[in-house]
Amino acid sequence: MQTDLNTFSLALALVLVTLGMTLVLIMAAWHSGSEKGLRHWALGNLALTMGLVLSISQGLLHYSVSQILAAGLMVLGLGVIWLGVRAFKGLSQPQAGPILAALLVMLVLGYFHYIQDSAAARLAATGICLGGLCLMSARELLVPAAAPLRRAYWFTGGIMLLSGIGLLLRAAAGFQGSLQEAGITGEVLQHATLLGVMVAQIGMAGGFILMTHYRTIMALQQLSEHDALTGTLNRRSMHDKAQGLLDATRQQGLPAALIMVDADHFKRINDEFGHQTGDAVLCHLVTRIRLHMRSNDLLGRFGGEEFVLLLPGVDASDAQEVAERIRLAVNSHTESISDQPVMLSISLGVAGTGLHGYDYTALVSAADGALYRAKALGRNRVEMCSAADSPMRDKMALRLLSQFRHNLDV
Ligand SMILES: Nc1nc2c(ncn2[C@@H]2O[C@H](COP(=O)(O)OP(=O)(O)OP(=O)(O)O)[C@@H](O)[C@H]2O)c(=O)[nH]1
Repeated sequence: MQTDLNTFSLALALVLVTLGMTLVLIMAAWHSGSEKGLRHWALGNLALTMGLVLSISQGLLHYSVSQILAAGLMVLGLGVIWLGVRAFKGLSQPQAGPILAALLVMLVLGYFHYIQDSAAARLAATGICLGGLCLMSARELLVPAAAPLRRAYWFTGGIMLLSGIGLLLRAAAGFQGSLQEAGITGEVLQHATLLGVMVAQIGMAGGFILMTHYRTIMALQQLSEHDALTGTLNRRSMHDKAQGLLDATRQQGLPAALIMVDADHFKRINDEFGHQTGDAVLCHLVTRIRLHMRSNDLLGRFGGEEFVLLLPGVDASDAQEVAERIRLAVNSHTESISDQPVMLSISLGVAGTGLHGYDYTALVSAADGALYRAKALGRNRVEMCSAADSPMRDKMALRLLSQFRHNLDV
């Protein structure tokens, strides 16, 4: 089998592609901040590039440099890339692993060149080491992960898997001499390897950048949708997600209920124990609420110490029971929060779609009215919004009554 391709041109193209990808990874790593992995990938690719440069200088440099050191550098590069994948996933990184693998492959190549000359054994040793490292990275990436990161994981993992299989097949075929039997010359094999590695190099570097990109998007999304202190949905994203969930619930012909939760006398907690303890109390409150939530319920922070909980598929009277359980869970005893003995109680207002429809704003308004009533009637209680309750109508009067009682308390 003959090809019109020129080995040196292909090798040069591969070196340039690898160098280009390395520069892209270095630039990406430059501003990666706390993002783990990119630096390893840039460094690993740099070692790969150096190894490739040495290996295409065969004939110009001594064998020990153009073949043995080159293979060592390539193994080191793929090893560091594997470390990068583990760093990206937050796993431990056995730093010595790639160095030991590189030393091992150099020793084996030296043995099969200087002591027992076998080209097939050298090909097999390099292929097994490089292919094995590709498969190790693939193993870390071809795992379940949150979307959209999963797509980038599987893309990069797929490239690594194919590269690993290709390198191992190359090693095995060379070792058994089956390439010659199939009429595949060393030159054709080299061309195929160079082209394959070029495609793999572009895919691998692109995949790593895609992984970082998707993770950044996910982090930004998390920041824009969630309250930084408590991790609950922020007011805007709660509105959007809750309305979507309410629409879906209506289409399924199911009821839904909404609970407004407000910490009692929270200002006093802040005043008595300090703002930091106040923050810890809010996180504690959210943890308690979450214990009574199902996976498809939504929890959002409505304001300072006010939270909103949406329960799809639950009617108002069942939601009242849930609210009561949450109240008791919070109010059961004095908690040691940030080493401070804090006595916390909450007031809750409940509204259901049965009376107030599937509009999120209307439900919030109704539950808020019930919550105001709970505050006005002495706090630490659950109030239901009934049909007779026009939540907003009496709000001012309730606010005044609440303020009056509040003033009497202090
Ligand atoms: N620590 C802390 N305090 C907050 C935060 N957001 C709001 N607050 C405080 O929460 C307090 C709310 O006070 P009020 O609205 O008077 O409510 P309250 O003292 O709980 O009284 P009632 O609701 O009537 O029982 C204010 O002092 C705010 O400064 C926060 O993120 N962290």
